[in-house]
Amino acid sequence: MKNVLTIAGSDSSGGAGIQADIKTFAAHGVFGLSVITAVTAQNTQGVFAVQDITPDMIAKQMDAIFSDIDVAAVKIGMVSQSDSITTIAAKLREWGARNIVADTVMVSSSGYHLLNPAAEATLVRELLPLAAVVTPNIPEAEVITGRSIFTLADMEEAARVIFALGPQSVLMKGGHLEGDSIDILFDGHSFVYLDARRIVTKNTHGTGCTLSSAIAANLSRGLAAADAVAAAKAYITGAIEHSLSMGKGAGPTHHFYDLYKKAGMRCD
Ligand SMILES: Nc1ncnc2c1ncn2[C@@H]1O[C@H](COP(=O)(O)OP(=O)(O)O)[C@@H](O)[C@H]1O
Ligand SMILES: Cc1ncc(COP(=O)(O)O)c(N)n1
Repeated sequence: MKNVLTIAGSDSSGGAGIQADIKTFAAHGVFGLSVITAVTAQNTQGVFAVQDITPDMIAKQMDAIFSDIDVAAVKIGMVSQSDSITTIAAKLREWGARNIVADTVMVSSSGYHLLNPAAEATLVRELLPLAAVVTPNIPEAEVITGRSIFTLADMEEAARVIFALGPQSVLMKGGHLEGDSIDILFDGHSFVYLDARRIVTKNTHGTGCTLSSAIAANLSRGLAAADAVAAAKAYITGAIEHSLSMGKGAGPTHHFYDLYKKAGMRCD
């Protein structure tokens, strides 16, 4: 079995962060490992507090894993501080980590700054050049490029600018635009459009986390980036389609609806 690592924050409500990542890995039949960068107190309505794990403890978690276990892919999610980001980048280089998917988590869908704005430049400088795939959403791409994004042409241009910052490919996610949920993959040569109809639901907590983890799981099994991303897009669309109305706010995506259905259980 392939081992896939998530380096991310814990979401106490289980919809995003480490918890979403591990569920996604399990649903893909890969073994999930975790390096926790922060503990958040959050639910479907918002994020209420964050306690960062020290860079030293992040480094120790990474050493414990990489010194012992073969890691076939890595997904990076929420990392809030500059010194944690530089520690993670240094350790990924030191251990020769492969198939790195960088999700440029900045602000939660509920509006909380999960990345200290003072650390944005560090994230771009340190993590983007290590990434096989980087997965900005529209607000994140606007921060990274300093340009507004309203159209598919703007998304293509942002993907070009972000590609120039060093990743092997850019998945520009279009979930925040009106209309269909179109993402664009750019590998420096061509644009691949990944088109899915918009699902009308408020339950989209953790969609970005789930998508990037699915890409990492697919890369770990040897899929090329374009195939890994296409399969992950199909996975997130199904997970949103079967998302759960849990709590009072934005509920989580559903990772095991196929298993539920096979077992004759309700999955809504
Ligand atoms: N309502 C929706 N219906 C279908 N796909 C969606 C919907 N919302 C988001 N997605 C898809 O989920 C993935 C992550 O979404 P996005 O909202 O762009 O990023 P983030 O979760 O990082 O804010 C993308 O593939 C996006 O196209
Ligand atoms: C620990 C953690 N990581 C990432 C997100 C982003 O997810 P979303 O954009 O759905 O709020 C989050 N809310 N919490």
